[in-house]
Amino acid sequence: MSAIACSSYLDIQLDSIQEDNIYSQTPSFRSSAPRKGVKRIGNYILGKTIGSGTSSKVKIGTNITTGKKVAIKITRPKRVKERKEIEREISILKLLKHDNIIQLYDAIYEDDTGRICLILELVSGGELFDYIVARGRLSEKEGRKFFRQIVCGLMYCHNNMVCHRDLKLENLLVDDDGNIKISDFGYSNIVKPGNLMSTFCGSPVYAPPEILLEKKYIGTEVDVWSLGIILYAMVTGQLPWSLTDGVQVEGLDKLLRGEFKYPNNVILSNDVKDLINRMIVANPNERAKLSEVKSHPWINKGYDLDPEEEYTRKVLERNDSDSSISSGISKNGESSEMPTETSKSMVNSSVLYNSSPNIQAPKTICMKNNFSTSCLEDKKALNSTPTSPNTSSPQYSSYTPPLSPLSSSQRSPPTTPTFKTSLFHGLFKKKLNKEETSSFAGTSTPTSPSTNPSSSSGQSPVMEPISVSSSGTTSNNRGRRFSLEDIVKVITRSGKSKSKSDKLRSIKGPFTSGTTTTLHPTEVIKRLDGMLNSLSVAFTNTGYLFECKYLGGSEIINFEIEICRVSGMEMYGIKFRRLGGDVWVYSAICKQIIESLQL
Ligand SMILES: Nc1ncnc2c1ncn2[C@@H]1O[C@H](COP(=O)(O)OP(=O)(O)OP(=O)(O)O)[C@@H](O)[C@H]1O
Repeated sequence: MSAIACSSYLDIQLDSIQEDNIYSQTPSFRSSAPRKGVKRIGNYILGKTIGSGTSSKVKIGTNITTGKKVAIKITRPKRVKERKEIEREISILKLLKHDNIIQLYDAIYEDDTGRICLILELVSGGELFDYIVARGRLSEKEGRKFFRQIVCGLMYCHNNMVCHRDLKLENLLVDDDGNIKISDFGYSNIVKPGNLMSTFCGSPVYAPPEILLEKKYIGTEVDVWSLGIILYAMVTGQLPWSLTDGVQVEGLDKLLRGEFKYPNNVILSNDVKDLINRMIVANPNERAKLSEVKSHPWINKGYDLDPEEEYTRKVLERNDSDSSISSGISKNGESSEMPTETSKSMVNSSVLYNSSPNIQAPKTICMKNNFSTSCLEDKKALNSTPTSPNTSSPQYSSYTPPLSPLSSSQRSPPTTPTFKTSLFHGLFKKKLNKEETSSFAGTSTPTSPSTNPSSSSGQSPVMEPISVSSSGTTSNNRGRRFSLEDIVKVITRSGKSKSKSDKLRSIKGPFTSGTTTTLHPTEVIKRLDGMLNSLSVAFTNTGYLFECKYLGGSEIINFEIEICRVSGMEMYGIKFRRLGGDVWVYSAICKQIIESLQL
């Protein structure tokens, strides 16, 4: 593993944990006078709009110093839920470094406007959706090239316990070199061992039955279903199901049974149909895993290596030939706008989960509300044709062409409350509830990754467990002790901090979902109290402030934890501040505290 690559990864980890680094604030923007009429965000001049989603506008940005062009995704979250969504997107994107995943350079939070802006790698080739529409459909060869890249990016996410949950042609961007970039991680989430998700999200025509039926799911299997729809769309130029009035899936009963047909005016190989049939399977337990997909004969036809192996080789070759790879994000949170290289360990390992304390399973549902039906006008024109069950030996020959070709009007809308409501009006709900109760009994959970931060990368510090007795004597399991002097220093250290502790301060942040809570501060204090003891951190607590000292490493780490009110919101946050000591050790302690607090 390249040390440089690894350290850049750690920069990001550290960046996501240090108190003021989640967003770059915009003082430079406010202090330097922008030219009249020129709109700016941070160090970027805003250009034309290149895309928009339900909750965002994406514009071209030009760095005023370097002239480099970026994409700026601008959102103005009004509700806590929306804010958390965007925060989660930032947290997850910050940790992902892969050629087939959109690169986040920076995130800018504007206090005054409430805007949160993601500074992203600019992908100028547009959406895969438009690429296919322009060509009618893709040949299997071209489809394979794209599909391998999508699988490769997605495997990287899944290996790192991230599921996307909103994969669709509109969220797959094509760069100038014809490479895929998976984008829009607004619905993504961390797969936690033993934790099933129940969030209703994604777009109805790409969403599997378990989502539409509001069943519990692990996460990764949802992406595989969507992959099946994507592959189907690439090689047929159609979608297996469509929306009638913008919210109802036509032939919903068939979708829920995983029944679909292939257009008989498109000649497809048995291999591609076999692969699609393995992915679009109603029962998530029977659906192909991504490992099966990447090894399927169709995906590997004409290639020596499977997509993941090929990517690993590419990265290793690149690392070998370029020993001067620089970090993409500096320690102070400033972006160099250069995507960092993916190290070997990042290609296949599960490091992300182990070392991403700021990312937590959502406690709120993930659903976008500003649903626009404008893109769904001509759904009624779609044909309805007989279908055949998606069994292990499907009968394709009798199928009639199912749907009208993909057209710009068939962009998929996000899943919405309206859709959800209409979905369950009618007979389906009752009929399907019966199946619902039993089909998840055998759901398997992914192997638990180690939660020890030291295992997340070769450079994370090892925290030595120390115990603090109620009498004040402190020892680790190797007999190490805090001196009385250490304890006294902690207690008497900072007179100026005292004023902070007196009252619950209102702080604007930044916070992440892992450091905010609706729990009452007294409960948070109670939890911190127990936890710091168990993590062997010596501390003194006055009011809402904990002054802490950790002596587990080779040097002492002094830091503060303050419980505060999140400005403008009905919730509380915990704020960390490093006062002294090694930054990596400090980072590891904070990760462990956040993880154990389970806010
Ligand atoms: N990095 C980028 N480079 C170029 N275009 C982009 C980039 N990111 C987003 N876009 C364009 O902007 C559109 C909206 O972006 P995105 O999907 O991230 O927004 P959203 O609000 O999360 O959308 P959705 O309604 O799908 O949830 C994309 O479909 C794409 O066309």
